[in-house]
Amino acid sequence: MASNTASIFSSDMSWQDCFELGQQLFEMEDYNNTKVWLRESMERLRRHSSHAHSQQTPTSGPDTLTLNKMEATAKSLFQLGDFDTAFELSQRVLQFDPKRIRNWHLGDKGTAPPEDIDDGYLPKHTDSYNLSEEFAQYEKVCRGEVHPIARQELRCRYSRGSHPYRYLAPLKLEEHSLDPYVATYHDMLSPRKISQLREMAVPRMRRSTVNPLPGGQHKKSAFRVSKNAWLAYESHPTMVGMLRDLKEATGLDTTYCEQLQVANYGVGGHYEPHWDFFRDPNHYPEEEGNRIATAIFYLSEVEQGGATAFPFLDIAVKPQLGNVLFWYNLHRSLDKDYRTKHAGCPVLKGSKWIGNVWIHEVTQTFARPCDVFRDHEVSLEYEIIK
Ligand SMILES: O=C(O)CCC(=O)C(=O)O
Ligand SMILES: [Fe+2]
Repeated sequence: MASNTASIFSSDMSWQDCFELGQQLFEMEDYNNTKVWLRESMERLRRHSSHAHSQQTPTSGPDTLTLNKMEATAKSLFQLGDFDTAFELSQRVLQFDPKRIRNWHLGDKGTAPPEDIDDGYLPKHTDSYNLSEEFAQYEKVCRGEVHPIARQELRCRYSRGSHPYRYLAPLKLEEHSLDPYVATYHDMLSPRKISQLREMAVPRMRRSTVNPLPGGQHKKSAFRVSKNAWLAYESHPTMVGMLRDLKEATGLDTTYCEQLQVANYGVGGHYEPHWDFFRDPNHYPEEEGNRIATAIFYLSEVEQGGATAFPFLDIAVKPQLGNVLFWYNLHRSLDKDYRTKHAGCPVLKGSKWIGNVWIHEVTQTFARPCDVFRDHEVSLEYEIIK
C-alpha cells in the first residue's frame, strides 16, 4: 500500500512515516491495519540499514525515544496475541540496541516508562458511522475523488472586502461554493508572521480534545488526532492583524471570537467529519451566540493528504501557506447549516499547521442580515447520517 501511494504521488514514505501510521492505527484500535503498517515499517527499516551497511555508510538508526516506542508497541502487540509483529519489532529494537535484552529479562522494571497516561479517552465514531455512506463520501473527498458539477457560477476574483483600503490592496478571493458560502482568501499571512505564530504556540501545545457534553470533561478522541494551543489575540500584533484582516475581508465584526486555536497534525493526524457550530446552546455563552463562521489560516503546506474536506459539498481544500479558508456555519436566519459538515483529512506525509478563528453570531446583524424568509430548510436533511 505504501508503495502504491508512492507510485501515485511519486514520493516515497520512510520507515518512520509507516511506523507513525501504524502507531496511530494502534491508538484507534484498528489492529489489522496496525499490523500491515508496522510490518511495512520494519521491513523498510531493515532494508534501509542493510543498504547503509553494504555501502559502508554510517546509518542513523532509530533514536532512544523511537526505540522506546517500538519496544512498548511490541509489548502491547504481544499481549494482544499478535506474536509475529511483536517479534518483528523486537528484532529491530535489538538490532539497534542489543543491551535491551537484559531489561526484558527483568520484566516491567526494565521497560521504558509509558509516554503519557491516558485518563479519559473516547473511541472513534461508532462502527455504524464508519460504515455509513457519509463516511465513504468523506474518504472519497479526502482522496481527491471529487466531481465538480455545475460550478460555473464560481469565480476567482479580486475582492475589495468591506474596507476602503482594499481598493488599493484588493484581496485574492477563490469561491468554492456560494450556498453555503465557502471561499479562500489567498496570501493573507506572510511566512515571517506564520513562524512567529508557530513559535508562540509550540510551548503550549497539548493533545486536542473534544467535549461532547456541555460542562462535561474534555476528552482525547481517536476522531480528532492532533495537538493544539489557544492564544489570546491581544498578546501579539500579528494576531490582532489577523482579526483586522478578517473583518476587512468578510465585513464581520470580530469582537466576539474565541481565542486563536493553533493546531498541528502529524502523519496520520486527522479530524473526522463534524460541525463547528454547537448543537447545544449550553456550550456557548448566550451573550455571544453560536459560531456563525469559521476561518482557517493555513500555517503550513502538507506534502500529501491533510486537505480540509466538505463531504456534502464535494470540496477538498489543500492547505496552502498563508491562505485563509472561510465559511459560514449558520444560515442567515442563524439556524444551523448542516451542509457545512467538514473534516481535516488524514495527513499522509509531512505535518499540517492551522490557526482556527471562530467568529460568533452576536453583533453581525448589519454585516449579515437575515432574509425575509427563514432559509434553513435546505440543510435539514443533512443532519441525519445516511
Ligand atoms: O484541519 C482541518 O482542516 C479542519 C479543522 C477543523 O475543522 C477544526 O479544527 O474544527
Ligand atoms: Fe471544524
